[in-house]
Amino acid sequence: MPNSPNSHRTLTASPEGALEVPTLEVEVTLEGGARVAAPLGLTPLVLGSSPSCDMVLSDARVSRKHCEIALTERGVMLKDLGSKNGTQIGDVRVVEAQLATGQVATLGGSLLVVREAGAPSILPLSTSIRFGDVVGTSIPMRALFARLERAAPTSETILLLGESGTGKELLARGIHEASPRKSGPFVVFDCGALSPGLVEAELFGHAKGAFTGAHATRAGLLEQAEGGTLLLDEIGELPLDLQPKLLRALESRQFRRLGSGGYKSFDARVIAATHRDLARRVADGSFREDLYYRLAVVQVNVPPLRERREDIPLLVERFLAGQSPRRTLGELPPGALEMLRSHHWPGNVRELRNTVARLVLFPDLGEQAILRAPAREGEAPHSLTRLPLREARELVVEQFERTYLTEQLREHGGNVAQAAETMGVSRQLVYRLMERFGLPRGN
Ligand SMILES: Nc1ncnc2c1ncn2[C@@H]1O[C@H](COP(=O)(O)OP(=O)(O)OP(=O)(O)O)[C@@H](O)[C@H]1O
Repeated sequence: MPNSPNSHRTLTASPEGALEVPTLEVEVTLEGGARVAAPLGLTPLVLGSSPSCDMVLSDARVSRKHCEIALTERGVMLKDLGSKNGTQIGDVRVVEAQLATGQVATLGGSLLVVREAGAPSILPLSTSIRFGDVVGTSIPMRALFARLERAAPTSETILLLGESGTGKELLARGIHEASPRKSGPFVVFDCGALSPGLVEAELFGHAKGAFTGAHATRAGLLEQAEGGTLLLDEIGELPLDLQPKLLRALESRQFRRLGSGGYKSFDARVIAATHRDLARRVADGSFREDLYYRLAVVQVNVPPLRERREDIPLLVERFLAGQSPRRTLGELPPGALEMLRSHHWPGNVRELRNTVARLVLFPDLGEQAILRAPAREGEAPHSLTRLPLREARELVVEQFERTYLTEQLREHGGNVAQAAETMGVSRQLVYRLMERFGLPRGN
């Protein structure tokens, strides 16, 4: 497609609920003449000199996280991320500005341009802003809902990928509820929560005497999910030696209890979820490629909350409405919504939900609520009765887990393997909890 210079390319939704997405490419010419290019889709790209950026620019005058470029309903938006030397369009230093295709922006000594790289594609969008209990108004979430609306009623395996707290488990529940299996059980298995030796028996069950302590025959979770849905959460943690067994079970719809001779049929739909980059695990040999392709018949990427800030007001409204008594956006302390909108949300929607609960309990905490300040002593148990049970329970559990984990790690001098052993859980779970509570690794 010819490049019409300086034209604005936007995301445009048709009344029928489809979105026309232009095919764009970001090209950066570095000072020495070398070029770096990347496609610009619905996910914003962060550019900078840090290896964690989506486009890594080796330019001494480019900051570690220099700027972000995003395709939006307003056009292609270029946003400076507080860089030292600034982002310019022409001679103007910009904080956030629209960038037309063909227009040149300067970052340090590098020149950035967005070009059209092909014909636009059509992306179906859901006309609904919810799927099960998951809500979202943003384009990526409505595109995700549209895909799940089509996939849910089938028996296909679905792979949900996304950071912790993005709503994968809630989506899996929504898929189950929107399927013909909704009257059957919905069973969740966290593949990373048990030590590797116990996973097989938990998943496939065991015969009497299969191992020391197996006093009776026991059905595994695959059987318990009969007629319903089994969510294999944190599938990236499934021990390598079990992966062929799961693959065989999924392909033949049969499995064998540990220590038993015969195969049994099962009828459960399997959904898998992980916060890991599973393709990278395949590449480094820690996840089997054949199992990956078997699970990823339908693969859905759940975007992190910071990439869909448009969802924040609706989510906050929903979490406030769930309080007792019911609250509304207008009751938040002044400036709170803006503060919530601009936070980075490493813990995603889970963190937002807990923050809203803290803001309601302790309105004077302000920014402290976002900084995950633990509730002040003596105040919590009494005030918690103002929250719905589920949220009150999660806040208490979170506080307990954080204290418990900190104490265990302290007792074992920061040795994760030893702490995990005493806690009776896998090392991966300890690492995940450390990540969730912002506890630094290696101390
Ligand atoms: N889009 C959403 N709408 C409403 N609530 C949400 C949404 N996404 C997440 N939540 C809330 O956040 C909580 C955490 O979500 P969930 O457990 O589904 O995340 P997850 O991606 O499975 O996390 P993990 O990988 O840590 O298991 C949910 O219990 C729910 O309260």
